[in-house]
Amino acid sequence: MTPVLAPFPEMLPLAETLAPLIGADLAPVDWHQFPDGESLVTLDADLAGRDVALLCTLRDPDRHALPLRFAAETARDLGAVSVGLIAPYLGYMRQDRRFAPGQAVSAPLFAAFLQESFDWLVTADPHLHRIPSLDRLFTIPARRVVTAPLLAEWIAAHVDDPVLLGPDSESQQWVAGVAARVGCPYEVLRKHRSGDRSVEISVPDNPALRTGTPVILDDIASSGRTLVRAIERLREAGTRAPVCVVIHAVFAGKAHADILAAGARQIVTTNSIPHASNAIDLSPLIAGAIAETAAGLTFQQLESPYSDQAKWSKGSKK
Ligand SMILES: O=P(O)(O)OC[C@H]1O[C@@H](O)[C@H](O)[C@@H]1O
Repeated sequence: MTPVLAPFPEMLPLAETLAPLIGADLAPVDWHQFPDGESLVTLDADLAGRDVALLCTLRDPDRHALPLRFAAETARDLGAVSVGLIAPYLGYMRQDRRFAPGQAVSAPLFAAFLQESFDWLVTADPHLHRIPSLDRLFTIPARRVVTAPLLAEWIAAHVDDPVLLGPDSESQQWVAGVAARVGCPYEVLRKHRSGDRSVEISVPDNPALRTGTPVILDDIASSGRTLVRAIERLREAGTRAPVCVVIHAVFAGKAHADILAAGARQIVTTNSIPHASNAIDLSPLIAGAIAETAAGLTFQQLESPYSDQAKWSKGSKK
């Protein structure tokens, strides 16, 4: 039977590109929010005997998580034989340890919450800086889409004389990898965060920055403070206006406007979270990852366009 792709409302544009790539019928989730804050989700499609993938990006996870679980359990209740989750942005991954006494370690708690309702998961570059891979968090098959090849393609095609900049030491390996693909120099900035919106950045002296175009690469722009501070320091150092390439366009509050006001020449993001800055389409990579992660189900088997994707975990839910 034809599998079903069921996107939450804001993910409909990505779903329309993705559905033909994975050979699925589209069945959008209707999400009604009552005045008292409760949700009613509706899956008005024949799901009996079918493999179902829900598509929901998990920015603002507190708001999305419960309706998402309701939708997954409803799909099963309506006869779906399997229910997978495509969450191009997976929230809560940054709280992966107890940074102060008594804090919740939210990343494994959120993973445990999700996998109670899903048979497999596909996400894009989760913020796993201290947890080595998704299989430390999930026992269901869970695959990470690696966006680096697409970021490199975009930079090579759109930026003259790029010099890639990672915002902090944690980004070293990742930025080095993208720079190697582009064939350009890179540098890693020094960052100190003392609060949600308190970030200080310093820029090492690098001769390439005197002539090239700085391209700040970051996985997430949330408050935007990291990018704002980096841009301010670069402009003080007399560089060209920087380009910002970000995977996940979280952009809390007026973060996007703040980054532009600080002097960014351009901000581009992937479509893991819908935003006007989306310029890099992840659907071919997501399709390849679904075909591999949901192997054995009816999602069309596709060749992933990139063969160097990170290893993925296998497990069994049932
Ligand atoms: O500075 P904001 O935008 O709030 O947060 C995003 C930054 O915080 C880090 O965890 C991310 O990797 C990124 O560098």
